[in-house]
Amino acid sequence: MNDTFLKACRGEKTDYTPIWMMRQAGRYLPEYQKVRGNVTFLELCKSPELCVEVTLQPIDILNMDAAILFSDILILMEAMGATLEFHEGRGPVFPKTYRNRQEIEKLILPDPDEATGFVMETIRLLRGELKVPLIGFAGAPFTCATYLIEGGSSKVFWETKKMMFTRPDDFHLLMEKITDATVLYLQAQARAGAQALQIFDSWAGILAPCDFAVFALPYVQKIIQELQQFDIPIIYFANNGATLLDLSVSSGADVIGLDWRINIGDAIRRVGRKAVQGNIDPFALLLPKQELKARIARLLDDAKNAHGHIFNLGHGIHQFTPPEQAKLAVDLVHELSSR
Ligand SMILES: Cc1c2[nH]c(c1CCC(=O)O)Cc1[nH]c(c(CCC(=O)O)c1C)Cc1[nH]c(c(CCC(=O)O)c1C)Cc1[nH]c(c(C)c1CCC(=O)O)C2
Repeated sequence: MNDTFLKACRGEKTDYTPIWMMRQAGRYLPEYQKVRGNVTFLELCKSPELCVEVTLQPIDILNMDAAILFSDILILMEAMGATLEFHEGRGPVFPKTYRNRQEIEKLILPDPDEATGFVMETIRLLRGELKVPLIGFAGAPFTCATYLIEGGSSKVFWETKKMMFTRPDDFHLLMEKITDATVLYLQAQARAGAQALQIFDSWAGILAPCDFAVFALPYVQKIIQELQQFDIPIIYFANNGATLLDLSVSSGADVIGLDWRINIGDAIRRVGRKAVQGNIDPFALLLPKQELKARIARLLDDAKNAHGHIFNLGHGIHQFTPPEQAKLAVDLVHELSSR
């Protein structure tokens, strides 16, 4: 059993710096494309055997130090009663949006073992196969809310901010509902065998710190509080979150995920005695070997005073990344950090 990742999460000394990559199971791997060729994305998410297969791919092919459950943050929104579709080339779509009290009140609090039993089954099956730790996950309530309010991905988040600023009570009700469902969902993942849990806040960075503190952070804090009983590391990743770093530290997470826009050494000085995860620019994987090596060496050096460092990308791996380059990065991190 390789528990290097879990040790780094707890701030313990490790023989080398562990690495995994956000969205490490996915379209950049021909092996994933092959599985995905026969089913839709949602069918894939609901087939435990196939989820196990694609979760294991980056571990076997790229030698990652942690596995992340194959699923999607929006699966829970569907379980709450929202209609979820994935459109080729456009990403997630919610044809029915949640913008007023009447609509929000229709969302249900699902029993995670019933409504998302396929996720829990995937976790149980994976634990029988894996020799590295398994990370479970959910979206942060703010990020999930943007999808329900906008009806999919957005660039300006007009409807989200309109609701926040003109009908804050409705907005808070939606956040409470997602938070309650997320607590049960992550607790069920921990019971099924997840050894760490990551909360993805992909859109937190669109908020001013004062609004993040009121409309997003308290719900992340609530979720993390309700997970303390399981005694497993919690990772909070606020994308584009450099300006929210001090607030993110107060989330209560054990590990702070960093996007690439901040120098990791500066971030480490600000987070104090907490582990950090990150943070090479996903596109830097395209660098020629010597330059990639130099950049990884510099990042490892900048992170040398961390109270635990898990190497990762600053956001998900891009679908057109050559797998050989991802493999090169994994090998370089292992080689350059060996102590
Ligand atoms: C915002 C968000 C979503 N999903 C997720 C986030 C947070 C992380 C982030 O900011 O990227 C999280 C996610 N989505 C997926 C995983 C699997 C585990 C992993 O390997 O990290 C995880 C952890 C699979 C996926 N989720 C999706 C795919 C591609 C689906 C396909 O095979 O066509 C995968 C492998 C689809 C998805 N799902 C989502 C979007 C916006 C899209 C479309 C964009 C895209 O195509 O990359 C919602």
